[in-house]
Amino acid sequence: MAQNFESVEKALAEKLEGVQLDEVTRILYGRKYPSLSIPDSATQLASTGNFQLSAYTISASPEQTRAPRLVRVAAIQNSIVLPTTAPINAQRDAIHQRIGEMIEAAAQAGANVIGLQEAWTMPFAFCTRERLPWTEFAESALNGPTTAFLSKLARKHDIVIISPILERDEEKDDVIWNTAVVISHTGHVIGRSRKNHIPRVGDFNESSYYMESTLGHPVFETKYGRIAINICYGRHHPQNWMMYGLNGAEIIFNPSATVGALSEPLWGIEARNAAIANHVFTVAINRVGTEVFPNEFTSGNGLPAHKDFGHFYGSSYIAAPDGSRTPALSRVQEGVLIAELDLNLCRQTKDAWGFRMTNRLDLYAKSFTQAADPEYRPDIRREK
Ligand SMILES: NC(=O)NCCC(=O)O
Repeated sequence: MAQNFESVEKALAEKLEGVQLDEVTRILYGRKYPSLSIPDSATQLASTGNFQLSAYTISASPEQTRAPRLVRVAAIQNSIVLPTTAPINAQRDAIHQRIGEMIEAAAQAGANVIGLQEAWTMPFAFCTRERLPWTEFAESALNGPTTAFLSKLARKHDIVIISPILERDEEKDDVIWNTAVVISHTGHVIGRSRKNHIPRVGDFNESSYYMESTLGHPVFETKYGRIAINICYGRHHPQNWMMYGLNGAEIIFNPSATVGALSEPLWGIEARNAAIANHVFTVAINRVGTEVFPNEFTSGNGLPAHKDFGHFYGSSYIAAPDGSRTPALSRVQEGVLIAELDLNLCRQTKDAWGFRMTNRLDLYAKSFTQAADPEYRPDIRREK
């Protein structure tokens, strides 16, 4: 895997032009979104901060009885700033400062809702299976330093922020969770959603640290629309997306941490398919860069012990209910991706395709109940 390969979109644009490029783009990405005009001040911040800033408009058809419901969503993908050997507070503070700059650029570009990547305040250290010092990154969702930091920015810029952190539930047994905190434009915490599906694959040894959520599929009513969060590995589970959709989500964020060797060919498919199947917008956000840890760890595959997790390939993107999607952010650089969505597209696509109407929930409710019984055997008919 080439770690300096920038993006599929750049490779296509370098080799194709004119009608060929337009047709390949249409077939692979759906309709081409116009760029969204953003103030020079935002572009300037991206340039001095050395991060990518891309912005698109995802329109819906005009309606006679409803005004457009325009929301600017921003996805931020970042790298860790200090080496993983630096003191924990210094590592977290440096990432705070970096994300502060990126949020400032997103806010100047008019973002209303900002989504950050999974466990954004820390290296993805779960590969190591070591507890200290990594568990020291866990903090209270309600009054930890990260929520305090973001609450101020949310209030200042009138924005909603989705903040996926390693949570320490200090009010309940000190248990650790993988949590997304939803911070309102007022600066208050509206609530939290936790990771429903915990991976047991490759170096994703997260099950050594936290368990599956018991909170179900909460949807958060915000000033800018109804929002849900399907954390990382949950994107492989169509029912997880579906339940957020059934609970009324219009935008589902998928904060992730995933590496090229494991999941890159799946990445562009899963959140996009979820947008199509559930008539929602999806925002897939992956961290970027290679993180190196002080001690070697093994992967249970016979290969030599190693100190890094592999390359986190970024490539964050936004998909719309009609199946179109934005180009991805870079595979190698930090970035802010902004899209102005017209949420009316959710209902318009619902009416056009009718997947909600035709989803046969009653049929599957019965089938799932049966299939969930350990005594159930697959219904395979054979020639006698
Ligand atoms: N963070 C996380 O759940 N990663 C698992 C690997 C994947 O789902 O691609």
